Amino acid sequence: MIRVKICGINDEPGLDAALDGGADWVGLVFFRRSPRFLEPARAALLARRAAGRAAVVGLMVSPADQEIRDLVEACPLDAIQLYGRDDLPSGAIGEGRPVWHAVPVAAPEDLPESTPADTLVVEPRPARTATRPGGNGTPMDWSLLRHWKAPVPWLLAGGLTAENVAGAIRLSGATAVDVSSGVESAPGMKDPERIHAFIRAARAAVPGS
Ligand SMILES: O=C(O)c1ccccc1N[C@@H]1O[C@H](COP(=O)(O)O)[C@@H](O)[C@H]1O
Repeated sequence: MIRVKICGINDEPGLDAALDGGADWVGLVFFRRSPRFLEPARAALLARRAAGRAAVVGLMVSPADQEIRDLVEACPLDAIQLYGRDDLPSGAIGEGRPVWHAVPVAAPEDLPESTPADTLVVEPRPARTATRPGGNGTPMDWSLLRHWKAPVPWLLAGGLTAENVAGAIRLSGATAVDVSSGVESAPGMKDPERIHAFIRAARAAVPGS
């Protein structure tokens, strides 16, 4: 069974494509320097539209605890996906919501054996010149993950597309995948056709999904 997250949703057509396609999670980005950035009030409209159909994950980069509290008050989120925050404390930081931690990976040593997070999002380590820690559309060496004993459930992210997701699943052993750039026609422009194609390809990679 493959689970799918469509991240960086920022309009209704993209959201509806993810929901109609049967995505398990949709992601909303609260990082100002991202082309997918949403103000919390706008995000709340999308989150309410998704309610009961897919879980909504809010993505933040190095937020202070108070920023997380403010966001979950303004926008109904089911989980928080954090970048940075290597001081991640156990429990409470997500105001009761599951915390997903993004792990940048360039070598097998980067794969954690333990974590206080509820879920890990495994992504390629961004280039030094990257302007954001994720959402860059670059893939990693998926075979690095093949023998990893993950301490909690995890998603594979980074540079996935409808064309490469089956191979990524096969090589990495992932049971959940996360995509943003690969279902866009331009940075920040979600493409409903590509969203449908991605979900179909991910599900087809594992019979019965
Ligand atoms: O999407 C962004 O702009 C973003 C900004 C800051 C941190 C992470 C971001 N995106 C997440 O990165 C992964 C992989 O994305 P991609 O498929 O390579 O574009 C995914 O979780 C995105 O939501």
